[in-house]
Amino acid sequence: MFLDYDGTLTPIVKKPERAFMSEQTRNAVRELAMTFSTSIVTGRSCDKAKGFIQLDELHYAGSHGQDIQLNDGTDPFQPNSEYLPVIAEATERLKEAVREIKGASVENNKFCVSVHYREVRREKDKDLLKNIVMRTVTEEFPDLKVTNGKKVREVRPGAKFDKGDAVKYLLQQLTNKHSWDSSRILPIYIGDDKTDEDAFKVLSEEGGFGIRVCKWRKRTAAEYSLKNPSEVKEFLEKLVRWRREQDQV
Ligand SMILES: O=P(O)(O)OC[C@H]1O[C@H](O[C@H]2O[C@H](CO)[C@@H](O)[C@H](O)[C@H]2O)[C@H](O)[C@@H](O)[C@@H]1O
Repeated sequence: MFLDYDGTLTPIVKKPERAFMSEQTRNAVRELAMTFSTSIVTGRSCDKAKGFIQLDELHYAGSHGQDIQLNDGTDPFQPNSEYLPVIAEATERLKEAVREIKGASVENNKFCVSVHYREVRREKDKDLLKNIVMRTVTEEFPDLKVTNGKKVREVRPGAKFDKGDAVKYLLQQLTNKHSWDSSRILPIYIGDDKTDEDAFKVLSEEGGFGIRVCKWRKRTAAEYSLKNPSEVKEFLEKLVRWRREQDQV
């Protein structure tokens, strides 16, 4: 199982630092991880995701998959580690560049930077922020790129490594480690945002399926949908119940 965090396990809230997961969802994810191998694939840094989720049973792929930490304590896989200094520099530069925009905030996620505008009220300030981010990255940090999320601009390494690549890597590592028969694996990925689409595409190629969390129909590579994090929690609980019933047969 592969699970995104924000908007999937927790509802979207105004302040990123307050995206806490409910105790019920934590229990559901704990039970899930005891039943199926479970990984979190998130835009947050691994440290932040672990801080919110607080479950050691999980594997974590933070910073949009660029920091992969298995639950066995082996060294993390960080394919874009050479970008760390430039990301740190870009974080400081972007903080300075959007300082005057009321409601803007900049979040360092180790291998990427999120520039948030959810709390920016005026449309012209939102446009200003988007332009500043694009201009700063293009002119001052040509090795980085900008992608869009939910009321956020994500500044990431230019080299390609996305959530889809992270899912491929995790599937390969876990299959080898547990000597799984790959024809008997059914990978499932649940996510709510554009960056999750890279993972949905990989899931189809790998014989699994994606579930997009969205209130209304969206153009997506996912085969199925759930309406909100509360439906996600129910789905995870049902999956665990189903597996346990199968084991009793
Ligand atoms: O891959 P994810 O786990 O979905 O992370 C994507 C980004 O999520 C967070 O931002 C989003 O959620 C915030 C809290 O609900 C919300 O305030 C913000 O507007 C959303 O864009 C997180 O703060 C980012 O760093 C992640 O990249």
